[in-house]
Amino acid sequence: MPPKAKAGARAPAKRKLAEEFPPGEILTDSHKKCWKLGTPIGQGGFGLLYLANEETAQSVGPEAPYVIKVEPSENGPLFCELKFYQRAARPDLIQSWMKSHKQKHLGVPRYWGSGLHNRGGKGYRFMVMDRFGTDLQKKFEENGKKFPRKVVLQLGLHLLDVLEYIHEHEYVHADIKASNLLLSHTDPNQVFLVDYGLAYRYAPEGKPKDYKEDPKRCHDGTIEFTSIDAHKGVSPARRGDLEILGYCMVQWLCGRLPWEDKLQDADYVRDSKVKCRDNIGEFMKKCFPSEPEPEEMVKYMEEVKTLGYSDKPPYQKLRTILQSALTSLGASADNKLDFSMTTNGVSSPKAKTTKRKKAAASDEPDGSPVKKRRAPPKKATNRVKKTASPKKRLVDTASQTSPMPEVKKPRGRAKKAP
Ligand SMILES: Nc1ncnc2c1ncn2[C@@H]1O[C@H](COP(=O)(O)OP(=O)(O)OP(=O)(O)O)[C@@H](O)[C@H]1O
Repeated sequence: MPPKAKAGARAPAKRKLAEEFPPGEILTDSHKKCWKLGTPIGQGGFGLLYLANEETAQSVGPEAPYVIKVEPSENGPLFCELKFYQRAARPDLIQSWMKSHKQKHLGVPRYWGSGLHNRGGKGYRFMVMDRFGTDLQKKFEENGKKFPRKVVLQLGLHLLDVLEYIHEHEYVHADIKASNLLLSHTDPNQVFLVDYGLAYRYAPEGKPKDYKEDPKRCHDGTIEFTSIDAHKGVSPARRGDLEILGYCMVQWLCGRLPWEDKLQDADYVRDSKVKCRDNIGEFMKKCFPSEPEPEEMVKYMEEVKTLGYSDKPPYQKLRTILQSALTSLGASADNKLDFSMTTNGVSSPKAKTTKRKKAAASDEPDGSPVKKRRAPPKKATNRVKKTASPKKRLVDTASQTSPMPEVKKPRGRAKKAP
């Protein structure tokens, strides 16, 4: 079955882009708290992100601690994401989880409020969240498309914590990838998983959904990393998040997944993943042809392979696999995140920033992963439609040195409207 929206497909955006608000605009959230907008720092598929702060007489400066995402109220993606944040990302929930799990850091962005705003007779939905810095896709590319093994293991451990947290709060993320991992704005050793636009409530009221293939929903997510379940049109489940994390870790270690030569052919990507799952040894040989394959990746993938659709993943066992490898490198998850490839005695050339063949060349001018997005369920139904959603960044917020962020034009292609 061909994919519903091929990676290369272009379609006119039917949803509206948010109008840009001038700095100083005051937004009042549903709890009557007032927020002041600063300059825009990023653009998503249909929304703009602004620096923001609680309302004071002062203008919002470049060090603002919050970001507000604004979309025309009739658009769906922010609504879906907002639901996740309201249910699972309240600061008190995150805090009490960290306390009970004795965690110093948990990479789930905190939700600070939301509301509707009217300007010029038009309605907008907005959400206030923590402000972050640079994304790891940028670091990956700067690094010659590899991360040191130590960093991969550290990221894996941090992400297992994040995934356990969101899974225990009834959600799966379904789109884990370096471009959705942002460093803290203030602490370069903390990483956060963002973009819950594809997050799915797999277990409303704690009851996981049944396995059901739907050919109309095949290949949701970002093609190179998405799970075999998603390729088959099955609603995302916990095992899929762990599988996606596995592909990410392998790509960060070896630089390129075996199916990256043909990303525009979603069925080929699916079949390649199935073959690799059936023979993890072969998968590793393809990824690491001239170096010893990292044993922990084999163990991790073997463990994930045994998971049934509704199974609760053995987070601790998976942590132990990554942790032992990290210990053998003389490191721990809490060490600094040192992305330079010289740290493990391996040096790498500067990134060649080669554009991805075919799919990316025609489709993603910046070479960022190609994403198909699930639109919000329509009213009572749980239907999903997809739009391809490239990553668009106006400003790299972490590397800003100028007093105010410079606004870059959004990159990428139009999304396919639902
Ligand atoms: N809290 C944040 N702080 C700083 N930058 C952010 C924050 N959230 C997102 N960004 C950056 O802003 C840009 C747009 O983010 P958004 O999550 O809307 O992106 P997207 O995934 O490209 O879009 P969409 O989810 O609509 O498909 C991205 O470059 C992202 O890295």
